[in-house]
Amino acid sequence: MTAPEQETPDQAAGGTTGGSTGGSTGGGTAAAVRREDVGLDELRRRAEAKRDKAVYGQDSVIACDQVVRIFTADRVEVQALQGLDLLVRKGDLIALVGASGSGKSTLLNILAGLDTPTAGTATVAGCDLLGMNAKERLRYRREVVGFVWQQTARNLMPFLTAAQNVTLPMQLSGERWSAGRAARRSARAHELLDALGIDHLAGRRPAQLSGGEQQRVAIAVAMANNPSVVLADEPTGELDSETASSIFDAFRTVNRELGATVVIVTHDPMVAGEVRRTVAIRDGRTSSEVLRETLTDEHGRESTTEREYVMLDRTGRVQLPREFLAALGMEHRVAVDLAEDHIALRADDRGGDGS
Ligand SMILES: Nc1ncnc2c1ncn2[C@@H]1O[C@H](COP(=O)(O)OP(=O)(O)OP(=O)(O)O)[C@@H](O)[C@H]1O
Repeated sequence: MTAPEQETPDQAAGGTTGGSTGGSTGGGTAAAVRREDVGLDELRRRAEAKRDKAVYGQDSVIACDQVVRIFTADRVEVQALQGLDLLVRKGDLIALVGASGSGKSTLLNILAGLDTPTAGTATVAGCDLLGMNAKERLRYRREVVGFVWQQTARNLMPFLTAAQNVTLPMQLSGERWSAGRAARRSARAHELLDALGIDHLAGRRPAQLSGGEQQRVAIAVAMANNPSVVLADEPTGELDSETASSIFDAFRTVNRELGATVVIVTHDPMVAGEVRRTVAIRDGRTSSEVLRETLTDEHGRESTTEREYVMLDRTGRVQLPREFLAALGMEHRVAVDLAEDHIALRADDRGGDGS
């Protein structure tokens, strides 16, 4: 689908359109742009007001800007990520969803420091994922990010107990052994297991734990070195829905009580009900996101609102929902009108090629 050039999230999500008038000033091949209503002086004033706004991603713990990842297999190029933008603020808990092959795992591997983008920029907690040398990359993987994979065997050492699994990343972080350090590491392991409600299982090996318990130990392992970001790839993929829900509780604990920013890749449809922000990836780009907000009224009653937004990328492109375009018969070219507080898109009603 082609992407019209400008659009507000409100508009794309079905908000009202305003009535701007005036002639077309042209706007590339695909859109007629009208902006007389607001006027150039007003536009200049708004641009100046925004000039001091933060640099892209400045206040984010994860900042991906136009990230491209191209794989070459059998001399065929696959563009797994096609200019993906994503900002995640410190303390967020987000889910990444998308069809199979949309690029979720590719993105997660890049954020985990296991793969490097072909182009673009990506930073996590201030670390430049394209510019790290081997030593920095190792430190990044040990200290800045923690991971939880779908396969429990990938998360835990089978011959170590739960507590020993949690202390292992701390031992690997490089400090020399001392009795004091060993005691502190053991105390931290028990603290983490306790926070996740499984300290009573500290002495068991993975084979003596259920799938859900193993994943909670895996979350404690991921948190061992107090990383800025925890990344999880389908962490509930092998679990029934009740256990999956308890794993989301564990991620919420890690997020709220232990301060980690959490990114979970999932196919699980119930995930939107579990997190505040769900970002959808389509064809290697972030395409839309759902934000949920729970409000409590003066009687203590809770209500949850949910709204879907489409993503506006750094070059001003948006990907409009296919069904919206189909409903209004929009294709190829649309008229774009700038009003006081929104941008309206209208189907090209001139017919033919418009020339
Ligand atoms: N190492 C690789 N070599 C070649 N192509 C790859 C490689 N890794 C991924 N791809 C391709 O990149 C695209 C994105 O794959 P990716 O695994 O990121 O998707 P995904 O959204 O995680 O899918 P799923 O939900 O099925 O895991 C796919 O077309 C895939 O075939």
